[in-house]
Parts: sequence; C-alpha cells; structure tokens
Amino acid sequence: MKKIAIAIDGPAAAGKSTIAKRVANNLGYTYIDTGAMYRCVAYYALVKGVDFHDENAVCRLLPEIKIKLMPDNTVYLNDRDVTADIRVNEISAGASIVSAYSKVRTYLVAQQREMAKEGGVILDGRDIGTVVLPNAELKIYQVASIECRALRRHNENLSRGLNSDLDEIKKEVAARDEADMTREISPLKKADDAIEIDTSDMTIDEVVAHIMNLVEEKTQ
Ligand SMILES: Nc1ncnc2c1ncn2[C@@H]1O[C@H](COP(=O)(O)OP(=O)(O)OP(=O)(O)O)[C@@H](O)[C@H]1O
Ligand SMILES: Nc1ccn([C@@H]2O[C@H](COP(=O)(O)O)[C@@H](O)[C@H]2O)c(=O)n1
Repeated sequence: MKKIAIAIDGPAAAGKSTIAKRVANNLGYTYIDTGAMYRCVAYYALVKGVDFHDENAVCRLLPEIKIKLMPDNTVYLNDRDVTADIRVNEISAGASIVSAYSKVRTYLVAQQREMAKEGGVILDGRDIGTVVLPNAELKIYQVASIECRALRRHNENLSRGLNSDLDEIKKEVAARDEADMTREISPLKKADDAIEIDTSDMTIDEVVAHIMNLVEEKTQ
C-alpha cells in the first residue's frame, strides 16, 4: 500500500495523540508528537530558570536542545527521559507561550519536516496541515466540545491517580486554545483541505475506523 503523510490538527485534549498513535500502529507508520517538542522547549527553559515570557532568553537555549521521539513514544531531551515531566500543567501553559516565538517554531518545524520526509508518518499538532506539511495527502481537523474535552482530560487524570478539578481543566484548556488560535505565527486553524471530525459523540474506536477508511480512500 502506498505510504502517505497524515496531518492531525485540533484544539487541546481533542484526542489527537490517542487517535494518531492507534492509526500509526494499525498502518505501521511513524507517529510524531509535535506538541511534545514544544513541551521540551518549555521544560528546558524551566530547568534553566528562564522565564517563558523572555523570548530572547528562551531562543538562546535552542542550540542546547536535542529532542528524540522514540518508537515507543518516550521523549528524550538531551538524552534524558522527560516523557512524564513534560505532561504537567505548568509545562502545558509554558509550551503554549514558547510556541508563539518565531525562532522556536523555525527550529522545531525543520526537525519535524526532516522526520516526515520519507512518508509513512502521522503528525499531530496545531500547524501540521497548514505549515509543517502543507502537501500532506490526508489532513484531519479533530475537534470536540470544550465540555467533552475537559471531561476526558479530567477522567484521564483521575484514572492516573492525579488530583483533578474539572472547572480548572476547562479554564486551562480554553485559555490554551485561545492563545494557540490567536497567536501571530502559525495559529491553530483548519487547513482549507482538511476534513473536520467532531469526536464529541464518537468512541475512540469509531474515530480510528473513520480515519482508517479515509486512509484507504487516499491510498487506493
Ligand atoms: N473519541 C474519544 N472518546 C472518548 N475519549 C477520548 C476520545 N479520544 C480521546 N479520548 C480521551 O481524551 C483524552 C485526551 O486525549 P489526547 O491526549 O489524545 O488529546 P490531544 O488532542 O492529543 O491533547 P493535547 O493536544 O492536549 O496533547 C485521553 O484520555 C483520551 O483517552
Ligand atoms: N504543532 C504544534 C504542536 C503544539 N504546539 C504548542 O504546544 C502546546 C502543547 O501541545 P500538546 O499537543 O502537547 O498539547 C500547544 O498548546 C501549542 O501551544 C504548537 O504550537 N504547534
């Protein structure tokens, strides 16, 4: 079967990475979690004591930041496993701040394109269909209502034994969407040729099956 590039964009907690991992697994494709890369930049700034809002200081760190996304979805930053460290709320908010900086985006987008150049890839993020891979054969814009997304994240936290406040999550997710959609550079938006999937009333299996059908149409 022909190997294609698949782009999945959408707001926070829409289920992009869950679906992307499942589809990648079904197809034997490489999954590239671009959000993890922005999270690594924020995490490194935090470790170095650099204020997320200090653009020049954050950008000066870039040459020191080496990110590796492993086939088992662990994330290495300068040869250290940071998979869990980059998932905390402070880093979600920090990633949203540092991702607005032009030099940060240029640095990471170049790496994302390099990783995707052979095809047989599925990338999820905010600007994959619009900027990173404008020629991707299949572009998905995955959405769900804010209530649904906040509840999913809340349940995920509870199932991991973490403290979780549904109202706080709703505020955090809405604030991140607002920042990601209104920033000047590469804001989150649906690519003109993307297929929108509202997953609010769909199970994970239904979303995966829907995308698998779309892949089949594109690869016939
Ligand atoms: N269709 C679905 N039905 C029910 N739960 C879902 C569905 N899709 C994803 N989920 C759950 O929603 C939660 C958030 O999903 P996920 O982390 O994949 O979202 P995301 O879009 O990658 O988030 P972010 O952009 O914040 O990294 C997970 O707990 C996942 O299991
Ligand atoms: N292509 C991308 C991916 C992510 N971002 C920013 O990183 C934040 C964290 O992303 P997650 O997918 O892991 O939640 C996100 O809120 C964006 O600010 C991005 O700009 N472009």
